[in-house]
Amino acid sequence: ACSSKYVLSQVHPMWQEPLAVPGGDRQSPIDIVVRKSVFDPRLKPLTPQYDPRTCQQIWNNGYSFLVEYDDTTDKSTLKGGPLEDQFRLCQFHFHWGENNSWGSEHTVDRRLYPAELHLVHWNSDKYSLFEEAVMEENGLAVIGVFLKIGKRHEGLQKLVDALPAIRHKGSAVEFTKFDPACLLPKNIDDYWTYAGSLTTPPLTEAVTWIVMKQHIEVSHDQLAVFRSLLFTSAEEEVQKSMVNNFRVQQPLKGRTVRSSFT
Ligand SMILES: COc1ccc(CNS(=O)(=O)c2ccc(S(N)(=O)=O)s2)cc1
Ligand SMILES: [Zn+2]
Repeated sequence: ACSSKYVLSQVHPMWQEPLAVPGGDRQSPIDIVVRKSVFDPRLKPLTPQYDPRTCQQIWNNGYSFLVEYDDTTDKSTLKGGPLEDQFRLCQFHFHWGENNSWGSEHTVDRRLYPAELHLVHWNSDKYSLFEEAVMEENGLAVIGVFLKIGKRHEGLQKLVDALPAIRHKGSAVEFTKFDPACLLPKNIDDYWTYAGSLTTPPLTEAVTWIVMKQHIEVSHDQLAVFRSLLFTSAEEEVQKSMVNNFRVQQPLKGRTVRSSFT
């Protein structure tokens, strides 16, 4: 899978913002200014095709919790939208706040959401491993979906029920037959897309971001379980709640955000 090898141990705690990334002119996240986004009629509908049988495990990497997929074959893929190539799903994870007032990484006209889902894919037409793709400018495609507090999300509950088993950094449990498509909004044809980066170290400028216009709803209690996770491993004396695991917004530096809708 894509991220287990990407141990972030060599980096300092993510939230002490690293100094500007050398030559960083396409960093993420950003504020999406709707009236400055440019409609691009050439943008096609996104065609995610996920096979729940490729779901393998859920684990706490000390920054978020990740649901990892077997990305050794083209069984769970993403094509279309702004993408020229075929991308393989390797994992999804979330970012959230300590309360429901903030937590998302991207914002829309400065509007913050309580959480944001990221589905991470890598370009399997051009590269043979995630670790290669993560260093290339067309290497990754991440779908961002905003979460809002509202009715309970039935599909999310299986994931919420697994969280107590991975409270500490480094813990993992088997997690199978989960279809990530259930976490996508009804309408996936309306999105913004721009050239950006990973929002955590190594912050590489390898990501085509695809941010959904339509959010999904989760219940207050479901999101509260996210906050019961810990940044710290079982051995550490001081336990720290896993909250506010989002990066601060980055300068647009002249980039254009395109929209698939008018
Ligand atoms: C939330 O903290 C995380 C989440 C996931 C990882 C796994 N490593 S990774 O290389 O797949 C990614 C790093 C950052 C990514 S983002 N937020 O731009 O989609 S994906 C590490 C830290
Ligand atoms: Zn993320």
